[in-house]
Amino acid sequence: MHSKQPKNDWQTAGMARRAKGWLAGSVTLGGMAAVLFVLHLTLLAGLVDDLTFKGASFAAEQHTLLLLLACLGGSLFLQWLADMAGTEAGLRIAAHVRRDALRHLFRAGPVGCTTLPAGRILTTLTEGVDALEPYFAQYIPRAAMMVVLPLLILAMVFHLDGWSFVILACTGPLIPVFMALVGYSAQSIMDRQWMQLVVLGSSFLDSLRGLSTLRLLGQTEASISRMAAATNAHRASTLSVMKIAFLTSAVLEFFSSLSIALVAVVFGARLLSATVDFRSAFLVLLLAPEYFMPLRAFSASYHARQNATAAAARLADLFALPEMTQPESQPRLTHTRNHPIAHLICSDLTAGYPGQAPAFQALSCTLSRGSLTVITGESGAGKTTFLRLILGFLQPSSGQITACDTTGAPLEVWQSHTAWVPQRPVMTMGSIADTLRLAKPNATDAELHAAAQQADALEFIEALPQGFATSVGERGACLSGGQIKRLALARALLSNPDILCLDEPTSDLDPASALRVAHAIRCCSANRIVLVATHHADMVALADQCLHISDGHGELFSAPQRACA
Ligand SMILES: Nc1ncnc2c1ncn2[C@@H]1O[C@H](COP(=O)(O)OP(=O)(O)OP(=O)(O)O)[C@@H](O)[C@H]1O
Repeated sequence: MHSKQPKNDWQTAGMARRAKGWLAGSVTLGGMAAVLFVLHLTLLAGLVDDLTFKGASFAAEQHTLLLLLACLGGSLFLQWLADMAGTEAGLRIAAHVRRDALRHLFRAGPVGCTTLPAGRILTTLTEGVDALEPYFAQYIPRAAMMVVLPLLILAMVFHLDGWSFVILACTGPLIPVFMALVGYSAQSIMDRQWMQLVVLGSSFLDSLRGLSTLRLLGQTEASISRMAAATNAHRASTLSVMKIAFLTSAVLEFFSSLSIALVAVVFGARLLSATVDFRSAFLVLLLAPEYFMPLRAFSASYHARQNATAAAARLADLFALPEMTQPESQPRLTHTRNHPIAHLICSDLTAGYPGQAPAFQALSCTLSRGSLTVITGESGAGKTTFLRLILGFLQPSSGQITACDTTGAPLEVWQSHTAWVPQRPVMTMGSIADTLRLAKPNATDAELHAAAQQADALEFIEALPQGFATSVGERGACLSGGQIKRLALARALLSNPDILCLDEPTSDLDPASALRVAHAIRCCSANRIVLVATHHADMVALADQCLHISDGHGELFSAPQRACA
């Protein structure tokens, strides 16, 4: 029950490996663009010198001019390609990380995911992954360019003039040193800003989910005040980050302007005393701002590195969620329907949650096709935990579950033939048909009708103004509790599962609706194994057998009315 990814794979270096070709392309193209740019400056210095001081005619310099324009055009074009490759790398890495994170969340399943707040998972997958994009698209190529271009220019200046070389070589390294110092102190502010963003996201999510509860409890004003406080805290820390960013660029501007001015003054004095030629002086003055340009660009994207580091730490938390489900979910309904699941044999099952005593121990029972089994027990006895084992959302700490087909042969792949109706079924935005087709995307209209009929949902669906095309609203807002439960049952039945698990399908329903749902469940247990966790007496009365869980032990009774009522 651990992540298969190496631990450092969710550090930025590990992620970079996923688009290393594009990153290498961006850096190489950027380097070539820099070389062409320096070449164009060299040609420009020579051209101006020849035309101004050497008396050369414009016609004689035509070739140099064309070459200069070609170098400039080539440099701009290569830089554009480098930016495109960097952006592609950033987008690809973000897409890879988002996909892998979702896969990991599916492997962690509903049980593993409960250890991280939903708002935090959401913020990590949205803002967190978005923060990776500028890091790979801008920061990495600029960091590489910060080494390549200044070294190239330094080598040229060394060749042209010793004094200028000394000035640039002394002031240049001050910038990365200063950046490292600023970065060190800024990281804690960035972390704080990230945490405040998570708090803000979680508060929004909680308020939206609990809108009616907050209103009923008269807490709307208090909730608005809490949101305002969280927004203010986030605003204040964002401003602190901005202050650091402005301070950094101001200091960089100061250092670079100072050293360019120094170079200019030194050259000016030596030009006056005729101890240096114009071509070299002009070229060094053209090169000096370019020497600082990559350092400035690097500093402008430095906050991208800090954002990405903070996001990588949050992603590492997400990837550290324990894997509770089967390593790979099997494709649904792949085995031949000639031999459906006939028996589910649970032998000595012990299960629970990390850091807690087992919910139950050594639970054994056999569940057969065509039977409706209710799981009863006090609240917290372990009914849902048992269903989670059957569904593969949780692995038993000992014991095993074996599925056999009608010939008595054990089946390797069987959990993909299960369907589940949770305590609070989730309806997605879209029509009733859309939400039903989640279970079987290519289901025909006739299949939708049949499933709805089986779940006793057809009557109310057809009574709606637009029938199956009616929009259910987010989380089934336009439907009653009983209608949502029957729709969720219809959705589960659409995939024609061999095993159907239902968790409290009649809870929160009025007696008439609860009875209708219970009868619908009874009717669909004819050719499958149906398991229902319930406290509802009518549901128990309709069952063939009852698995009663109490004090960590489970016992199967075949006369539910007497044993469990
Ligand atoms: N995700 C979880 N993480 C940690 N502990 C959990 C988790 N889910 C349930 N538990 C604990 O496991 C025990 C069994 O819970 P379970 O949900 O299986 O009970 P239940 O019989 O279905 O209860 P109810 O009838 O109230 O739904 C309880 O003590 C519960 O607190």
